[in-house]
Amino acid sequence: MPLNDFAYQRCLNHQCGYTCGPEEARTACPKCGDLLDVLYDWNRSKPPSSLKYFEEMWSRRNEPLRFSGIYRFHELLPFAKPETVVTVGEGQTLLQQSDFVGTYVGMKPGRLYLQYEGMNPSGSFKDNGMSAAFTHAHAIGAKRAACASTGNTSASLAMYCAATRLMKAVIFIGSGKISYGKLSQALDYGALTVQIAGDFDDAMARVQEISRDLGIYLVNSVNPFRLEGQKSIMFRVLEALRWEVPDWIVVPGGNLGNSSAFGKAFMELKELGLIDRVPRLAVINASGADTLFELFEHRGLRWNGGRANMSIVDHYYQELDQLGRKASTIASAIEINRPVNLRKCLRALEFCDGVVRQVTDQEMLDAKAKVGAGGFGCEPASAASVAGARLLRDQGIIGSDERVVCILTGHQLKDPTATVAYHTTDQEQFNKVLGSRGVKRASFANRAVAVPNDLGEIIKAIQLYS
Ligand SMILES: Cc1ncc(COP(=O)(O)O)c(C=O)c1O
Repeated sequence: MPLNDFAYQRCLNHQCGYTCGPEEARTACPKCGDLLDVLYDWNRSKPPSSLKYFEEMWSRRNEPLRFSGIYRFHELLPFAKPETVVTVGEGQTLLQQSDFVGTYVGMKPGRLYLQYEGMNPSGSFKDNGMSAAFTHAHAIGAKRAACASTGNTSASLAMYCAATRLMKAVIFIGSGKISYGKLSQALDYGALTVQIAGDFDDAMARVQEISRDLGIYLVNSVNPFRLEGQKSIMFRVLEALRWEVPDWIVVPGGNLGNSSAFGKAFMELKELGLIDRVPRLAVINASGADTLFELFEHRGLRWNGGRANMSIVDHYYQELDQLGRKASTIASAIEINRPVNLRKCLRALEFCDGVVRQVTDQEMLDAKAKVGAGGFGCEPASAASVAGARLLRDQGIIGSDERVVCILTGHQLKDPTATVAYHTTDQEQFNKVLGSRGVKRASFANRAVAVPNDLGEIIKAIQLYS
């Protein structure tokens, strides 16, 4: 059996109490419909007694298991036997200090860090979770895997299928809702791409039905194994900070897989006595897709030790339907109104004394331009973390000398249309791509200089502008 029998799955709703073995492929509890968690009998799995143990694993990264930035921390997500994990070398990402971006956010020097997940093989943080879900899918003999996607999940799934030849990818996307960078990846990697006349929420609903009916393995983040891989983002942050816990983790919120995984990582590290305090968590929505913000900050929805009042959520979704309000933001990766991991995220917010904020497309694009000018580069959704940190700084919630980690979830080249429209001199192009989203100006645009094909004129322009 490729899976460890000290791993098991349990319903998030403790009153339900459903548990099953690691070999089950379920995206919801069959008894009550809640989400499932992957848990471990830590007494049997024997995790290390100090995080310093992982320093040796870094030095052994030429070995097949430790060559992955996820399985380097295998002991903290030990659902599969080491020799069975599927890896393409994902998770070799770095935490980097940026005083340039820190100044924009309002931090003192040395206090702002960017966790640059765009450096994953498919260009986004998704590879962390995909490697884990893929390992699980392969362990239980799946031959086809599916997802609904705003682009990055599909790019990641398609890449694992193409690189390993272990499964075929079937991906569902909403029409006109995916950036070219991401769509081009899925097509190039050879995934069967199904474009649905609808948005991400529609595609998500359909892919769940289809996976059930056709017995296809579902890799969206309702799959609890995905979140096991995504915990490793926090392990790498801690590793880079020499195992010191930062004050804040700031992360964009879409389907809320990352925030949920981060909370679970810290819950487990605390339970194992590997850390003695936890960071605060800030989840940042786009203002055009702000379900979590609305529910948490305005309507008082809380995890409340597992007794969250979900009728608040049902009521809110009914309102959205009545108003015909669809998610709408330039940050297509987080253009989601019905986040599937909502309950797990509430748990994370409670454990990490979290806050939720929303930022406009204008704020995201300006923050994105600063991230780019600082030498990193990210897609619009990722910049929500930097824009959100800035807002929390302005509100005095983040202190200027606290240590803040913003997660850059996806690479700059994922959405060149938004970037070029921001920096363009062509007003028509700006209006078409960004003006229609309520973006009024490109505060930090770096405009190309148009010159005649004449040596003297070119030299004049360089002297004028440089
Ligand atoms: C670049 C990027 N940022 C953020 C998110 C949102 O992450 P989550 O669904 O974990 O909240 C996504 C999800 O697709 C993404 O692709």
